[in-house]
Amino acid sequence: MTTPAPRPLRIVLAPDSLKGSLPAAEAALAMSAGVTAAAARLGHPAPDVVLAPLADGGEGTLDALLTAWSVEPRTTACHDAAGRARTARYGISAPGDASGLPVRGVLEAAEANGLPLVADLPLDALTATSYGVGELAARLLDDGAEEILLCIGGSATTDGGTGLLSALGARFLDADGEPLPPGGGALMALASIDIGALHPRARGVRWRIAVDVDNPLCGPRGAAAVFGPQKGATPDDVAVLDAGLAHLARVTEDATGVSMLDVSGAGAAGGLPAVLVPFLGAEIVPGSTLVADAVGLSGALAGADLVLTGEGSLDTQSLGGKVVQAVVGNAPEGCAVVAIAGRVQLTAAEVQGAGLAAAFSLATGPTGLDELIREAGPLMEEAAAQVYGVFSAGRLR
Ligand SMILES: Nc1ncnc2c1ncn2[C@@H]1O[C@H](COP(=O)(O)OP(=O)(O)OP(=O)(O)O)[C@@H](O)[C@H]1O
Ligand SMILES: O=C(O)[C@H](O)CO
Repeated sequence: MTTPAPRPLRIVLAPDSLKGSLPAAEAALAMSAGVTAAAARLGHPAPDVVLAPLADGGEGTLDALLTAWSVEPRTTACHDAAGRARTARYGISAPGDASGLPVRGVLEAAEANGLPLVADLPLDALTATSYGVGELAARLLDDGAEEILLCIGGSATTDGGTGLLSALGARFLDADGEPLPPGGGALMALASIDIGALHPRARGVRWRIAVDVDNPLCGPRGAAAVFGPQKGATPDDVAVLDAGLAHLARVTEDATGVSMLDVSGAGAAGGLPAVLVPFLGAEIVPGSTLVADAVGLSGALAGADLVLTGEGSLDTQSLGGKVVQAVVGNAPEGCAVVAIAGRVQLTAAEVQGAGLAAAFSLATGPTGLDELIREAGPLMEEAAAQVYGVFSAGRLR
């Protein structure tokens, strides 16, 4: 009597990007090659593979949404966090298209204030500005966007969004009525905010901010303390930036009645939401949830046996509103979710507590980050093949 051939497994590949080494779409393709080759080696039928590369509101989100929403990509001139001229991408839907939806504009803040864009310079966390993000937003308003989705994260700035709002016409003034210099380092001198010359359409459109983290604006989990150091902030700079953001929140609350101090996600991208919510009525949405909805993740996951997700660094930040969490949250009952990451900095207890069956890192032996980054594609393929082997043997169920 022959053993019946196993049925093909339905495997969904839903990674985030591995920052600096693999875009999400390439990570998903490498996973696909790995599980398909493993199934062939084991004599199993080819798995039913679904590619669902994701993003979390930070880098890569624009690409995910341009595809999911069929929005037209455009480019425009703006400035990076250090004030250097550059060309950035954004997306806008065609006015009056058949969908009947409002004209929808999408921009990824990191196209202007992104950390990788200033990697060639000594970082200055105190003066880095989000002005360029405001230039992109102004362009969307000029182009006729009626709804703007601002995807934020992966930034070099900690200015509480003051640069952004300045580019839309607001003036952040000191006690002598002089405009503050750019950057979060000057915020303690803020005395008043003049929005008299705000872009005429700025308050007439619907703003949503897709955030990549759920951190608050200030304090030990705030924008400066957690993300300042990766933007070049020394411990003294962190203290200055944290105090400046808290002061900005007080001045803003006095002007608008809206407090941003306890708002989840207000600490994303150096506190960009801190002025956008009170002055423009922007709504904060978790980026990973938004992208998961836009690409139809829950539909893709229906009937899945196994989901592979992953990112560059699986750590405690991954559990604060990131892709991995969105995947676990959308996985159907009985479907195992396994993460493959460049590095895994969670304990087994944390991995299981997060709803993952297991988490594996790409490294196959002692080696340097450079090599891991260079070899990320083949290593991802190999790791996915290993996961397929263990899963199909029934050991991960
Ligand atoms: N191929 C790789 N091998 C080992 N580590 C990697 C690899 N690729 C990226 N990393 C590590 O992961 C880090 C980036 O992590 P990740 O891609 O999770 O982004 P992040 O900055 O944590 O933000 P986000 O979660 O928003 O994407 C890099 O700084 C690097 O240290
Ligand atoms: O830009 C940043 O500060 C981080 O990605 C968190 O949003």
